[in-house]
Amino acid sequence: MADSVVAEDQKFSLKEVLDTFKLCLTENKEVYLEHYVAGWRGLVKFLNSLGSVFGFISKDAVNKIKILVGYLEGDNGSQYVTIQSMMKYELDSGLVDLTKRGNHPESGCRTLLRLHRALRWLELFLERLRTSSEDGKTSVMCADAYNESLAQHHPWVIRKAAGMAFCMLPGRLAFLEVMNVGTPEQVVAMLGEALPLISEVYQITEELYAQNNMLDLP
Ligand SMILES: CCCCCCCC/C=C\CCCCCCCC(=O)N[C@@H](COP(=O)(O)O)[C@H](O)/C=C/CCCCCCCCCCCCC
Repeated sequence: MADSVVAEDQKFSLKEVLDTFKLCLTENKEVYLEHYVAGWRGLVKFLNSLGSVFGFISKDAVNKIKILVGYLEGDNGSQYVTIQSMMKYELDSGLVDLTKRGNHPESGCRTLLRLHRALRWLELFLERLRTSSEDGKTSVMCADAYNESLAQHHPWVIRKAAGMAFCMLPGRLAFLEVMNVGTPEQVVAMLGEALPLISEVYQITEELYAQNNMLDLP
């Protein structure tokens, strides 16, 4: 995928993603949009290294990253420093379609909500990967995590396509190798470090959307 948002020749590094999620939270537990988006960029690098069968997923994630980067770098970028400030700004300015799609089909809030839901999938998947046995199947872990999270927000055709793509995932050992950390034991240890961070960012964001009745933005 040739795209400036996620350069193809860059190698995925789990450490890099971990570092990015470490930077996500402010002292007051607000979530920096810049680092949140950077975390997704890193993850998309990983997805791209798995081959073109995942292209439709990567493309959707990149589109959403681009929308958010557009806001961050736009005239009102200062309103988009944290997810909290973005929500306040967009809600106060009437920039969010709350019940049906209308004038703001690409608001920051609805775009980020899609990535936020995917972050729950990631958390569930990585926890399965971390605790799996040597012969655990990544395709099953991925499908189970998907069915428990994102699938409920996707129509049949997307669920079907995603299910087919999951079958093409490499085995557990090859999968752990692509993370560029070291031995499987080292990867597992790093996942143990990354998961609480991902989980905290997810929980804070989930509460924000819930408080603002925005968990079902169209
Ligand atoms: C720590 C490293 C190991 C794991 C690395 C995982 C890398 C994953 C990278 C990216 C994940 C992609 C995130 C996809 C976001 C999907 C957002 C979404 O739900 N979009 C749908 C709704 O959008 P709107 O139409 O409302 O704008 C859209 O319809 C979706 C289209 C594409 C299909 C999405 C399927 C998602 C499957 C979950 C990811 C599987 C990745 C497997 C690789 C291990």
